[in-house]
Amino acid sequence: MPRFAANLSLLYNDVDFLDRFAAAARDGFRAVEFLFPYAYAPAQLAALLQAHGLQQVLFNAPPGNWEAGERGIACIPGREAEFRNGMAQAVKYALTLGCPRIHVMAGLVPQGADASTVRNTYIANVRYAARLAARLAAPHGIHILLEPINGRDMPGFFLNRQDQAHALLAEIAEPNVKVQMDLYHCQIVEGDLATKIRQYLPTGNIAHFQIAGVPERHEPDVGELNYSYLFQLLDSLGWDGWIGCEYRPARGNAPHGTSDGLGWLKPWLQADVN
Ligand SMILES: O=C(O)C(=O)[C@@H](O)CO
Ligand SMILES: [Mg+2]
Repeated sequence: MPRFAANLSLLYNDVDFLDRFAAAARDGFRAVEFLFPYAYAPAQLAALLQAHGLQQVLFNAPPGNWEAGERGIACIPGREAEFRNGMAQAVKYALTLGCPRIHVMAGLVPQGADASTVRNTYIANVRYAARLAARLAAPHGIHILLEPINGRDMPGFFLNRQDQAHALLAEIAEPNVKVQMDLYHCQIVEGDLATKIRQYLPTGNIAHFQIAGVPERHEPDVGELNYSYLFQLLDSLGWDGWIGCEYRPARGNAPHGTSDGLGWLKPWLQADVN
């Protein structure tokens, strides 16, 4: 049975970040994810999770200078020391938050960079991250996730396609590196979602899904995709992991805009309880 996590970076933007934990729990979520925790002390976030009975299921490693437009640094030659420091910080947060997954954003390919140098840099950095996470988080470990992202939202992003992610994963060859399959990005880049889920889920190399309506990135029941069909497919394939609700509510930041748009989730929360 798919289980749904609220993405607190995109949902509940009508309230301050620290108040979004309570809002998500009130709406029936039992898990949350968000992009970056680094503006807050890990213990403060851990206390909020505990107070509201929530699990942290995913967050991102430091992405470089986000405000300046950077979207990860894993593929950028010459930034290895910064990448390693960022990973040490991310693993520390993951341990305090009890979070079993860290998404390592690939980054934008630097203009004029040699393609094989960029690819090799990415592979070496992800391998480093995987080994660090395995060592510091033993015995349970932490999964390092790779997410293909569409080039319309992030022009120049290194990792766009599912087949590219799975080929890189095979080459990185670390057991705790997995794919984060965001169905919103996948639909925009390549489509044929059900076939791709059937192809990749049985490999055991997907450790997290994310969803949003396409093309507006609103609620999953807004747009061209039939998510009921896809959730039933995931269920029939035995997926009992998390699905991150990573969308921008159609009502924007209007008061209760996120909660009012959760009609699509009700049957699944109900099923989760039964
Ligand atoms: O954009 C997405 O999709 C994500 O999952 C983020 O982690 C990166 O912005
Ligand atoms: Mg995503």
